Amino acid sequence: MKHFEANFDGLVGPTHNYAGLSFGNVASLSNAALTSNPKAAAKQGLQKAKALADLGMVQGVLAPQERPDLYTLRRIGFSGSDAEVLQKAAQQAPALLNACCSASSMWTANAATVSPSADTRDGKVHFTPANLVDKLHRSIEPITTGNILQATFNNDRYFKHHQHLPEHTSFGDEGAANHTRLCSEYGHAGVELFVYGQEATNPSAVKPTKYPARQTLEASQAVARLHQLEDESCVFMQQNPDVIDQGVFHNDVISVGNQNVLFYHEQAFLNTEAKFDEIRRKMNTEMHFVKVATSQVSIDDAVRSYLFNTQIITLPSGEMAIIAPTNCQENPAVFAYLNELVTLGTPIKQVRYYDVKQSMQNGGGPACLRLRVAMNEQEVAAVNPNTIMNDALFTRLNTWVEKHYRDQLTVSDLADPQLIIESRTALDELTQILKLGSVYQFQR
Ligand SMILES: N=C(N)NCCC[C@H](NC(=O)CCC(=O)O)C(=O)O
Repeated sequence: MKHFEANFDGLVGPTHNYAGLSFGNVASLSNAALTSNPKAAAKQGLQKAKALADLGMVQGVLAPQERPDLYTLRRIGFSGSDAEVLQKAAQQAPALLNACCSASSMWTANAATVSPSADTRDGKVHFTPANLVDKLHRSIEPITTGNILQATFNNDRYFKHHQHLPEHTSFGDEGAANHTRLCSEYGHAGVELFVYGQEATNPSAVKPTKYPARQTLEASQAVARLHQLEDESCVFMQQNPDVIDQGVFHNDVISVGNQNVLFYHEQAFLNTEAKFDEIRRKMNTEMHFVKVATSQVSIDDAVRSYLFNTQIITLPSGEMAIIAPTNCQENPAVFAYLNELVTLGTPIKQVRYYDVKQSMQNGGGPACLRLRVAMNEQEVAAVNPNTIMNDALFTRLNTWVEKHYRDQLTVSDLADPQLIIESRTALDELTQILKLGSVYQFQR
């Protein structure tokens, strides 16, 4: 049977804005208060997704979330009509209003952790939405994320959906951003590499001192248990706390894997050699560890350019390509490195650049914008077909964006009562386009 690695990209929501909400994420903080362009952001994302579909990849889309999140604002005591809730929150607690308006669900690498059927004991594809407890604005995502995943992968015979982990920092979980599956072929059993930032229940374990470690070992282990993975097919590896303190807030900002390739910065991990030996032992195929040295690319350049937040994909020809943000072309050290990389005799033979700057300015590169789901052809056929990218869906979604999205949004616009009306109108229409049913609270 054929097998694929599908990418499901998050559609950028109508409230995409720069409010500087993510402490530890350098781009989010340094671009706080810029004026955003939600329409351009959504179109950039669609272009990237369509480009991958045109390369012959299985490409889907995941719906964004309803924002402003008036349910959370009401839950914390703001009352009255929608307009009154927004106005009171803007006056009394603007930071909380901002947290309820982020379009952060676009970064679907943080939507969930996914284990393909080849790895799981019951032979189903398992999904656990990430609880994202480290950031207030992201902690309000998992319930709706679960609804959207269930409406997209809506067949119990092939797909198993779990509840997100308990909402406590001991179980801080950021989903696939800290999870890489290594394998020979997508349909063969692989090794699932879980990268965590700290051990929550071991007070003497090393951890970052400046910025938070968003993923805990305890969360990664819980996901591996839920997904019915064998110990022999899991590796748990700690991220280097020093690089978290330099702005590497997720592992996918410092390493990325595909099949038997792990592309990583030499400072990415702790205990690197011993852990790589464990990976080699657990894999039944040769591994290519493609190391980037600090002398080639500094951590600062990696964080600015998102060299490692690239997607490595296997094209239908069997060749691997890197999908990079145009920011990598603009950074001389990184551009020189990528030009050299394709000549080094590794499986990576091409680099393709896409402009996703609207997302990059909030710290989200090409790899943040997608959730990987490896599936065989029966499983692909069981996915909600209306979410799969093709010429017709691309045209329809661009028209939908053109109709509903603003081309400018500032933080002071977030209290505009018209914005929630626009957002709900857009999302209601989107659920009809993607045939998702009622996934949003305002539809229930
Ligand atoms: N690396 C991966 N997989 N994802 C990137 C997520 C970026 C996101 N930015 C934000 O949430 C910024 C929102 C704002 O500031 O308004 C975050 O920090 O969680």
